[in-house]
Amino acid sequence: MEELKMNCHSGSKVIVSCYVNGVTPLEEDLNRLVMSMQSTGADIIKLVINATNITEISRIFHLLSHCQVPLIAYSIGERGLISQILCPKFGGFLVYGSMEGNSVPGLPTLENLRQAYKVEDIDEDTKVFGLISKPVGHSKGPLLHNPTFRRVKYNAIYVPMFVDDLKDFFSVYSSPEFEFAGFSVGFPYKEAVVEFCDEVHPLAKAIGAVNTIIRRSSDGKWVGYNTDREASITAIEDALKHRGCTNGETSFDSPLAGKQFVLAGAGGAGRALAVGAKSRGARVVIFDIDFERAKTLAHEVSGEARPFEEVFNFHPEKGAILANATPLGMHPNTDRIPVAEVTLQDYRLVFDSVYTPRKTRLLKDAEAAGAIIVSGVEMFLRQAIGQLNLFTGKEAPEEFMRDIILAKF
Ligand SMILES: O=C1C[C@@](O)(C(=O)O)C[C@@H](O)[C@@H]1O
Repeated sequence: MEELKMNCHSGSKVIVSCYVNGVTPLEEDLNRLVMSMQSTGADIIKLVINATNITEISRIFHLLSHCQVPLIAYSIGERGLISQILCPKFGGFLVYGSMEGNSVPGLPTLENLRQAYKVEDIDEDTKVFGLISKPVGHSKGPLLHNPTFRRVKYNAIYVPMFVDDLKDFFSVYSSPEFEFAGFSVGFPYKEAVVEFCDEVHPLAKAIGAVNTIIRRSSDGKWVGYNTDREASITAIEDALKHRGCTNGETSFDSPLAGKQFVLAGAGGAGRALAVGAKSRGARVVIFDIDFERAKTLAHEVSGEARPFEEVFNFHPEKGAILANATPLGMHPNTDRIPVAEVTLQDYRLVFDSVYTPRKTRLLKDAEAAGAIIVSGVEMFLRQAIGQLNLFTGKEAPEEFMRDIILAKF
């Protein structure tokens, strides 16, 4: 850092700039650093860090909202993205965006900041929602939730949050100082996050997984919900009904009733599918690389657990349903499938909870084998509709959201 003498007669402003490479200083040290930068007499302070944990960004938010001098402060990198997007909420002086096609490593493009996040519209009243996940960059949530907030005239923003440790995250960001209003919860945290909720809706409790959290405005408590169960099961049911697969005359019966439902993956998404399938009267068979985990879930849904090695030559009953709830096949490892290709011809319908790409290799192979296929995009859309209702308390514009999905995915 250099001492700067300002020329009071020139119109030029002076910025003092500091890049902290390595561990982000603790709050007091960071304050001291900013004070020493301030003492240079520069007009504007620019501080850049390289956060190794999203919790370090709380110090940037704190500085932005308390600094008396115009301050530019952000972190580069995936864990730092929220500092760049949310800077206007906390009073930052400038938002940086890099040039499309010539981007600066660790900085979002200006186009992305404007198109997906409309940073120019963010103000101190903007409510902040985020997706807690690891990885998080693949999510299409921001492309869907942000335009929908604008559509229903709700002053809110939805940002990707790359979280390494849930306990650290909640211990820092539960503070009312940051005013976070709620979260989506993605892989691999849907089960673990339950213990960080102050209350859990009975449906989510029965599933043992939460994918939506709201801060209740009356008392500031975190309340957990699950919108995955109905999203995935209704997507499968609707596809079956659409192809004329009903269960006799009774329209109340789910087309899943009595069917064998083969599930790969007993994590958070798998739990929603297993509990949902069971609620519709299906008989659930579960595979997971962690056999104990498969057994626990099978026990809860009165189903059957099988060792993962068997999945590759497991032949289901005729007309069975296959659901993939593992991340296998997700971008960038798109060539992977969770079962043996030759067994796909036995399934009536194959569902994949992976939604990037829209048509995974599993779905392509299943379609070629003659099965009805249901993309994870359908589940993604439906769970997001449920979330939007909870986030805003308004009715989600379903057609509008579906159009975005059709246009952008
Ligand atoms: O499974 C998913 C997908 C998701 O994690 C995402 O990638 O945006 C968001 C979650 O709410 C949802 O349950």
